[in-house]
Amino acid sequence: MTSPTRVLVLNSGSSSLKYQLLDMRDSSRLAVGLVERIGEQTSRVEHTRTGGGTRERTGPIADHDAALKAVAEELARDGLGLDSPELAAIGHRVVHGGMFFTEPTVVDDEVLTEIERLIPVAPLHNPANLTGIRTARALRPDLPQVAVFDTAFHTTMPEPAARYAIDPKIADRHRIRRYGFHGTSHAYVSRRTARLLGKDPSEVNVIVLHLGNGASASAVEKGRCVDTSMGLTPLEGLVMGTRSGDLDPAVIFHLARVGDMSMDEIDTLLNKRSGLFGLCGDNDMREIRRRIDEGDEEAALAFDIYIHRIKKYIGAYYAVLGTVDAVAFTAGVGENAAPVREAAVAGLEGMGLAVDPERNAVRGGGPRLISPESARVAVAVVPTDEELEIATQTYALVGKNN
Ligand SMILES: Nc1ncnc2c1ncn2[C@@H]1O[C@H](COP(=O)(O)OP(=O)(O)O)[C@@H](O)[C@H]1O
Ligand SMILES: CC(=O)OP(=O)(O)O
Ligand SMILES: [Mg+2]
Repeated sequence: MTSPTRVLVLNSGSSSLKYQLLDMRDSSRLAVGLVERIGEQTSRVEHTRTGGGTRERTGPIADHDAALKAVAEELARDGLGLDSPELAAIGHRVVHGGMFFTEPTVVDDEVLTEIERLIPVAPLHNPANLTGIRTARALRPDLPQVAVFDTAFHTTMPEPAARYAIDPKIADRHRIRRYGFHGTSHAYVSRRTARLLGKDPSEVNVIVLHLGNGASASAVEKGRCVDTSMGLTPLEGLVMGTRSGDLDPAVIFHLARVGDMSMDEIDTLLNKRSGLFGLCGDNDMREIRRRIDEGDEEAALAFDIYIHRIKKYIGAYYAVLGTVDAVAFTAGVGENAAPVREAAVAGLEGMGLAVDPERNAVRGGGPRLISPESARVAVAVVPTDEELEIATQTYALVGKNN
């Protein structure tokens, strides 16, 4: 029999499970889908068989275990079930890999224990990732399960960027340092940006702005990450959909002492009820733009705070890199929200950065330049593809072990 060539990729978020089944002979997608609002009464499964239409169903799905079983059922209905002998491996996005995991890793009991140990520093993400792996393993115990870590790409960060200015003995005891996240996306997008410029990744410096629901920036020097905006947890850095990003740590003491809030309440406030949502009640950039167009001042201020933070990080990473060849926008907001790109770069002409309005207005499509022809620094929209990157790394690892 020929070797199996398919990889199922699972990306478990705190309340969602996104998946793709790829054939690695040509990296084509056989099926894609998502389960959203897991744990609520109104969970929804959307499943698309490439070339075969989309099915949708709603109804309560209690947890990530039930979600993955629903996905397995949908795949089976299309003759693509997890029992298929053509499946080579399952690749899992794991958000926190600490300093332990610098590479994609075949999951065994020890790996699971380590991912579990990191739950306190990724409470929204690692538990869902673990459930995904455990359920997938139970469904296909014979199949390699590969963990691809969000933190891996950032393990090249030099110590001055990775360390907080606190007592190193305390930091080391509690493994407190800046890990960074969305690494699979930053790696893919920085490489793809180099290609767009007709260069090898080792020849260019790129600032990547991953602006999704979670958001982070990174400084990539000649293909290696030298700084990124998320830290110990995915809370630091940019303003996000529901997360505050950077703030004075004393805000937390103040809320505890003066605001009479518990640690759990503050955690929930900063992770789930802050960012764009906390500022204006909406975390979807489409809705925020619609409100701004109607003259809503609260939404306009939220937008301006969001942009101000991005601008600060562009400046910071320009200084970290010294010379910059490209700034790349990616993820849901970065790929789709032209006003965000325009505003983030506005006024930075002195740094060689500008956006051409006509190019910026183009919707959809692949990687593209949005800076004017004469610009010193390229500004680009480069759609991320975390699933393809996870599948590629998974398949490469499994192929090597076979
Ligand atoms: N057409 C659009 N215009 C503006 N913003 C968009 C558009 N489509 C998606 N978004 C934004 O992208 C966000 C989702 O980004 P995504 O990268 O898919 O996030 P995640 O992977 O964290 O779920 C949405 O919350 C919304 O703010
Ligand atoms: C790490 C992180 O923030 O991930 P997401 O954007 O998927 O929430
Ligand atoms: Mg994402």
